[in-house]
Amino acid sequence: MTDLSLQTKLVSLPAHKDQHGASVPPLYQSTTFRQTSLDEDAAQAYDYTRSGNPTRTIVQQQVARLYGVDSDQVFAVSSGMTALDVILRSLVLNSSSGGASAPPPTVIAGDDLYGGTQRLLTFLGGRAHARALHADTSDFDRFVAVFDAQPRVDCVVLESPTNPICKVADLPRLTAFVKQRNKDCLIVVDNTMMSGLNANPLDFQCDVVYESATKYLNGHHDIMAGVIITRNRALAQQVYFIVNSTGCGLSPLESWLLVRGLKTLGVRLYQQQHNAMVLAHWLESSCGFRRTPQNKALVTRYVGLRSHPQFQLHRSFNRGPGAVLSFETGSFEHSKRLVTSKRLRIWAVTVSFGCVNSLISMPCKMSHAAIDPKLRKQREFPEDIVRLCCGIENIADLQHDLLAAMIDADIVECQDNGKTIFNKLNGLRGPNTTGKGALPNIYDEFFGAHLASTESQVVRAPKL
Ligand SMILES: Cc1ncc(COP(=O)(O)O)c(C=O)c1O
Ligand SMILES: N[C@@H](CCSC[C@H](N)C(=O)O)C(=O)O
Repeated sequence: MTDLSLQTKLVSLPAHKDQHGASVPPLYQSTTFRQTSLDEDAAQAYDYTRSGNPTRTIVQQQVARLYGVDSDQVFAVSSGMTALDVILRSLVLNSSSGGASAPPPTVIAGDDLYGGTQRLLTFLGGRAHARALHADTSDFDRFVAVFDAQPRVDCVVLESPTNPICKVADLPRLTAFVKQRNKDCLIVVDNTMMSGLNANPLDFQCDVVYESATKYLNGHHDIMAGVIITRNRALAQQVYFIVNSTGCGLSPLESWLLVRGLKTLGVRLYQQQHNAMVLAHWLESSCGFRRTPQNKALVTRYVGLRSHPQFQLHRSFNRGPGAVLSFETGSFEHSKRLVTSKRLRIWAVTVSFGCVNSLISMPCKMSHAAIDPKLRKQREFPEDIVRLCCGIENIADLQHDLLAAMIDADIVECQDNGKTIFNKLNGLRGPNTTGKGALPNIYDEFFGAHLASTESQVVRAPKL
């Protein structure tokens, strides 16, 4: 029998022991577990929730199924940043085992990272716990140049696509290069923007993946959580040691909610990506945020768009584009007026992404404010960039809401009795295709491809 699909595995939990046969595994909201023997050979699975808890075990089992590893290779922790902190602590632990005089480990990370990741790496660098360098990971040759200029690289932290610029790092090629240069270099991938449903970096030579489960995995913005997944058994033991020693394991209630969130990951992500595809095409073709010889800057950035310079590369190792997109207005003031417009009824001005609700933000003032403005400028991070994180609402409602706010912010106007949308900032126009009329092309492209891949998996019913 063929293996079950990921979506099915996430909905149907493995059998669990419960005296009443509860369909949903119970929440073990207990710190301690009674011990029936003091004999070491009869050690029980649980004694104290910092060390382990049955509800946390269930969520770890589910994430293990998502990534195709054993459940003792997965750790659920209190946030995405905690996940990275634990991984980096293991690196620092290993390097200090070389003695007090051992140099701090050298880490190469992207130069377009989530603001909190940048902050943590800068913090470690400032205390000489690690030497963090940055490279444009979407440019293979530049990355190689930075890597080869170091006497030794101990760790590489990768993220693709980046949040919110949507730059793609060629993860299979980069990981193969790094391992060929130094098989002991720890390769870490932040898979938050994709989730395990869209990409599994463990399939190429990455050592450890983490996700902010606060985002897609949970999907409802009611918990903070992180997950760490590795195939490397020695690293798994170290991670367990750090989680148990520091007490950063995910709490029982959060674990229980994450198990529930994971059940609907498949349908949520599907609808969120559908909305993002429609919206990105609409912003590009109808609202004038598209590349032309005259307009190279005010474009829609989304890895699901054919016009994205790395569209094919992204598709080559991911199963979907995710639901985060961005665009620039060319003016900080216009972007601010859009994001703060009173006409927004559905799009909430909120950080984070991966939630069932649609969110709009200005990263330079919100999620990426932790990056020094001088560094943002040096890295050409646009101050006027607007990020859209699509939820599961009706797509026509989302378009109408955004259009009303864009008109209110003086970015676009409707012309020809509403038939055309004119972009006042770059002079481009397109047909007003909000509502049902906007959908056919996208449906062909998106669902066409999806159905084709589903059909290729269809097998004959077994003879009973
Ligand atoms: C790409 C990415 N990685 C990691 C994190 C950190 O996750 P958390 O907020 O759960 O600590 C975030 C957002 O916060 C993020 O956007
Ligand atoms: N004030 C927070 C900002 C969190 S940003 C959350 C998320 N990663 C996003 O991209 O929106 C902080 O200082 O970390």
